[in-house]
Amino acid sequence: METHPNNNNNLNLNIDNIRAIKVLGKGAMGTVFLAHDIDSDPDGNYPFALKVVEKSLLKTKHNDAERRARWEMTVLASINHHPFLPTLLGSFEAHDLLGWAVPFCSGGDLNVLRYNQNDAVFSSSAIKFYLAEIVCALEHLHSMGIAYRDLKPENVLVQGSGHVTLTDFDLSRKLSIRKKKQPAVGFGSSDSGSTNTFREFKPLPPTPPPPQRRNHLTRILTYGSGLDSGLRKAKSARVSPRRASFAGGKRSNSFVGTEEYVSPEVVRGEGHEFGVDWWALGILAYEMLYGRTPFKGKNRKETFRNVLMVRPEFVGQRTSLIDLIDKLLEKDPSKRLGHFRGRRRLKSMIFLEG
Ligand SMILES: Nc1ncnc2c1ncn2[C@@H]1O[C@H](COP(=O)(O)OP(=O)(O)OP(=O)(O)O)[C@@H](O)[C@H]1O
Repeated sequence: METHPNNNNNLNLNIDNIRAIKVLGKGAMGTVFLAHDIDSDPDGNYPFALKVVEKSLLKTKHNDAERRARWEMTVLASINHHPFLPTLLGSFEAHDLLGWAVPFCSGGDLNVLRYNQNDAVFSSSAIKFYLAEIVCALEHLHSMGIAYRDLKPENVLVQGSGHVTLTDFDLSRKLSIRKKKQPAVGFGSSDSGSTNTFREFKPLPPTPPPPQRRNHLTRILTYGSGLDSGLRKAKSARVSPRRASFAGGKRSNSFVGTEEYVSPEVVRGEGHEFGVDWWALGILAYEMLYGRTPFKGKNRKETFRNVLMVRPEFVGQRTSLIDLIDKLLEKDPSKRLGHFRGRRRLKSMIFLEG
């Protein structure tokens, strides 16, 4: 996508100037529009993806929903131009809505893309290409102290250029990586009982809610307008966050993620760290290779049992990719590929072997 020449990070968007072109998708938290700014871009040559959440709906969903939406914006605002992570182009807050703009990814997501392949699976070289880019994105988030915690094909968007962009940061979590005693902060600060301080994070400029009146976006969300393609995010029941005891510091004990992607340490409620993302990367790679996830059971209980007890089944000849997936799906997070210095090994397995 071409970026508007005047776009800087953290622009305050004027809600009255935004025009929605179509609905790109709907998630649990909000609606994502393809939109443009009629003032700076009257012809819509530089459209962007605009995520809009209705505050009233947030309140009915989950106590933490509004904080999660704001946390997502905070994370986006903190990402300083990375090729495989979204840049926050601007944000707004109205009395009823909260919204933010990120670059539009015209290639769909990895789940949709997979279904468009022969037999709904990718070639090994395509998988390695996507894994390499996702590893770069995860490494960057981890270097910021953020565990992503929601890696799955639906959250890997494809840019017009074919490169990936991770999306959906509301379940992500800031983990303290250096000072062990510092409590974890993030949307899940309720887990820690601490106040959010987002120290390394650039706080978003507060935007006073304008007086109550209906704007273009509110009208669309309330009455519909033919822009809605009826799209709703496919599959993947999310496991809702539930409280667990807080271990403090660098591990997070909240129980989050998407059933088939949840790691053994999360199922056990032992507390987890960045390794959950490497586990999820293994599941994602497995799904791209075989067209199914490795531990899916008849129900959640069976899935979790499989996650804890069952070794993944690898059909066919042992290849370097299968070896890589096997090492990512190591149940013990301290032995999992990607753990601490193992990250170099992970990268060399992906980058150097073709
Ligand atoms: N930058 C983008 N470019 C194109 N489409 C996008 C973009 N961001 C989001 N979408 C579309 O909107 C859908 C919903 O977005 P997103 O996952 O951010 O919403 P959500 O409400 O957080 O979802 P969830 O149910 O996972 O919480 C995505 O699956 C995707 O189809």
